[in-house]
Amino acid sequence: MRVSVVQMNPGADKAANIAQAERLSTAAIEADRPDIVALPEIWTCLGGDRATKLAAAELLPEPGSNARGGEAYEALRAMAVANRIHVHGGSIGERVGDRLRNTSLLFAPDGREVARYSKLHLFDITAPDGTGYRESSTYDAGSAVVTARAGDTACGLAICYDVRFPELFLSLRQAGAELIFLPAAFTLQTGKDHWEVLVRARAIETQCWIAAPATWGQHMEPKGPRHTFGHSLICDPWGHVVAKCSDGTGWATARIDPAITARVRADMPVLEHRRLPLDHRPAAPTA
Ligand SMILES: O=C(O)CNC(=O)[C@H](CS)NC(=O)CCC(=O)C(=O)O
Repeated sequence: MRVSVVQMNPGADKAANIAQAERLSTAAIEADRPDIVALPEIWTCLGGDRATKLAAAELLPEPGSNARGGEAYEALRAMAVANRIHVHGGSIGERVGDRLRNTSLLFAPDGREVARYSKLHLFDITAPDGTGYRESSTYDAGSAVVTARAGDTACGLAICYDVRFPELFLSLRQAGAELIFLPAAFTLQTGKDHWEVLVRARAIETQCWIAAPATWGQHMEPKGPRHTFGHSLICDPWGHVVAKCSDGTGWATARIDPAITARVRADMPVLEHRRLPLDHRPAAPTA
């Protein structure tokens, strides 16, 4: 199975972002014939003020209802059907009342939505250059760990800042995941030091493939430009980077080979070697 990760430079104009996603995905599909195309985090609207983000967000159809969704939802579904491939739609703003969730969607080649995951860990931090981020002022966190099947491949879902929480990735592996999607809009400041190290670490310790499509470049925000790191990549279960995007928009493709997954897991059975439960809390040292 072949997976393409698409690297985008979205702005605040949702229609232009959808056109960009369609153009880059079509180019990737024509060049590399992937079975799955994956987009970055919040590719529908990066930058812009809160009202713009709210306006770009979409009400999602009831799961399993087959009702029509918003423009981005239907564009992703159409991309899957037209090309008879799976489409992992990175993430989009999901409207829930006057709040948002940062939500991933996976579509099957027949256009059925087969997975929906809302980002668990919200980016409320101060970057090394002093820039503050407060994702929780706009978004609510999800509450569920999500896996789904894409053809023969068991997939796990995570988003961006989630990459810093290994217990999520371990629970995806324990639920059977072989390939984990990690759409991102990593900041330039944190990305240059942490992005590739974190993605490779999660691949190595879970022995999963990780497909990590990211936004790249400058995005205009009300307080000034924001830069995201790009470097979209695909890791194999040994932690090798097997495909990677350069600067600019584009895509990268890799073949997901289940024989590699099986060999890595058989030769180094770390899951069987685990001694501590995921929620292990040791006692503090006493004097
Ligand atoms: O806010 C939006 O519209 C789209 N969402 C994002 O850009 C999110 C939340 S601000 N970005 C991250 O999680 C970056 C994580 C990161 O860079 C790190 O972990 O170092």
